[in-house]
Amino acid sequence: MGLESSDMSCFISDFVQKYGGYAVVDGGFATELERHGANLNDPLWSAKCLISSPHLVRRVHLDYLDAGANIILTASYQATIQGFEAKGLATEEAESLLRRSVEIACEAREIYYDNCTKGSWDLVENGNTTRRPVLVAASIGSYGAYLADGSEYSGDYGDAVTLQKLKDFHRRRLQILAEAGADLIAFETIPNKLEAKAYAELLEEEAINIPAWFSFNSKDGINVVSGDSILECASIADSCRQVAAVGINCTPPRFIHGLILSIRKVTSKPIVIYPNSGETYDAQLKEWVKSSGVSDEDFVSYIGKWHEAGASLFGGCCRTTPNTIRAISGVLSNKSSSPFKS
Ligand code: MET
Ligand SMILES: [Zn+2]
Repeated sequence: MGLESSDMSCFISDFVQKYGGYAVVDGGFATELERHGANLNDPLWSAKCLISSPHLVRRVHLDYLDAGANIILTASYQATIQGFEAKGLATEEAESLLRRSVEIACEAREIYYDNCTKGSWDLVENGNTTRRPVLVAASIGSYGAYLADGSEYSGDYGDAVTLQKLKDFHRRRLQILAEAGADLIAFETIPNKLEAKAYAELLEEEAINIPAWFSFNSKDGINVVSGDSILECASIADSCRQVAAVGINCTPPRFIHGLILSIRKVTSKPIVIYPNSGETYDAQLKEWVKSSGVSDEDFVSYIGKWHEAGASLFGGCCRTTPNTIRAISGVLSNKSSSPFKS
């Protein structure tokens, strides 16, 4: 079941408005899978668990729901038909794993709803206690994420990668995920303008009938990682009628405030923010360098400022955990009853 186009662009702003002026996104998915013992040193990264340990994927969704997330992202970030085929899977098997990523998130949501006791419901509406509903966002990582060579943090695909090539790469996965029962598509860690353009054109050409968000990453707080202007990137998202929110993920917390102000200059769509812990990723060593990370307390101390600057959806990306999300959720629910102040 799809939405009319006017409903699509307002889908997230309506949701946020209805449920207290904010929404809580989940945290680092791969990080939490690893904490449960998964070995993700693989070109498929977190998507490897869709093959080897779907129960763990469900567990991680539940961990984030229990922590207060009300938008959960599927394990499909690095799940691509091309990547699964490289592992020897047939095309049909690859496609069914993509669908499975959405089904598992929906199953976790059902389990969570079933387990909810009245006492844990946290929103009062018309005098009745209701719970904040959960949305399932089907994650789509960049072409660079599929390459697994660090180019999702450089945004440099070389001249051979054209708009057409990116569209062809993403087309089938987008079609499948859009029809698998998710509430929205989360295009994450978009490293350059070309890929944003490819997504916008695909949403239009394929007449995708669920809304999407575009989330970029930055390593200087001024531009997206490729050096392309955040203003131009966010403008592409703003012009696309199916895009219901624009934002930043997998970027150090210290860069976020300025990026929100820039995005606000070119769009009035809701802004989604889910930074990483501030640690940096060493693509050669394939590990995170701890030095510059922030504690959960420090991370959460930014939330008020980000909200004031115009963001309304908050979560975490790599190296954040259910504890980070629990802290974010706590701070937001305390503040939602009074005018929001930092
Ligand atoms: C490299 S960014 C990864 C985003 C994805 N949603 C995850 O948390 O695993
Ligand atoms: Zn990340």
